[in-house]
Amino acid sequence: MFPDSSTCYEDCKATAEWLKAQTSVRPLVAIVCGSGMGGLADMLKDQVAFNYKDIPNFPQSTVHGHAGRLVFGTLKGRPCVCMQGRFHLYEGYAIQKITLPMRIFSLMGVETVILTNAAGGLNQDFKVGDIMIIKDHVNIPGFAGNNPLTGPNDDRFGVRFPCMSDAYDRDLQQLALDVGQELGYGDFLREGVYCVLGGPSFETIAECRMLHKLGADAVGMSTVHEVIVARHCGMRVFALSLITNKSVMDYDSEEKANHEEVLETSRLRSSQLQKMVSNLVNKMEPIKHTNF
Ligand SMILES: O=P(O)(O)O[C@H]1O[C@H](CO)[C@@H](O)[C@H]1O
Ligand code: HPA
Repeated sequence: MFPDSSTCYEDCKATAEWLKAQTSVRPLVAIVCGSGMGGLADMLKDQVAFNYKDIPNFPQSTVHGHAGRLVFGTLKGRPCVCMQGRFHLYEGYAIQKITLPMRIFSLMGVETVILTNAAGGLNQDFKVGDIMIIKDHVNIPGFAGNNPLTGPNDDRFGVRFPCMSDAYDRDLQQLALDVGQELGYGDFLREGVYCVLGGPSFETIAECRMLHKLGADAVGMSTVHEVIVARHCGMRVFALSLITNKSVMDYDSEEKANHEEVLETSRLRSSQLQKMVSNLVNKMEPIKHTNF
């Protein structure tokens, strides 16, 4: 029913080992850049970068605004890896393939994943340019059985039935709100629920109205699959949406969603996004490990 590709532990391990042999950076934080947000990688110091095409087992970026480079370096002294380009269901990859980087990062020792995305604003109070801290998600492809954990469970990654009610780390959400306030971003800082669809067609008016009624504040075509796999591996997750366009909810509206507007809004907010992510990384507490 869906493209088939189980991600085998040995393949992920081989890629993690290959990357570890190419760079001495041992990232604790992974940052995934949303559409047009590749500039987040420019914040890293002492960069070592790889094109996806040169990394064993890695998919290729096919979408404008996703460069297709994995960048290692330090941010505020913390070792990080940044995905300059993510993978989406509509590119034709199996859902297990688009989330493969999460498993590779986990095997490399990453503890915290920061995901960013561009999204349409369903919440009528939201404006273009708002930054929404994601507190929860609605996984529409998951309702139809397209979940990245479908298939045999490998216990070396995580448990068969992972909990998702704590998917988005509450302390990091609060820290991001504090950081945003300190930076003077209060006027465009929001919290809300992100809904993922398969894309690539943008939503109809009826679909936007339905998603809003279902409790979603923003809609996009990414992130949730990565969050599920990252949580399955036990990594801590923080995610934000940049509201790049207002979802069309009204039959009298002349507005039409388009990727150019998405990329342009991302470009206009790139410096604030960079400041927010770098201050968050600077201030986040390392994960406390309990040794029994
Ligand atoms: O979620 P990111 O990767 O930011 O991209 C968003 O922007 C594209 C649509 O313009 C879609 O791919 C949507 O998911
Ligand atoms: N819908 C879906 N994905 C998106 C949108 C949208 O309006 N904007 C940016 N990514």
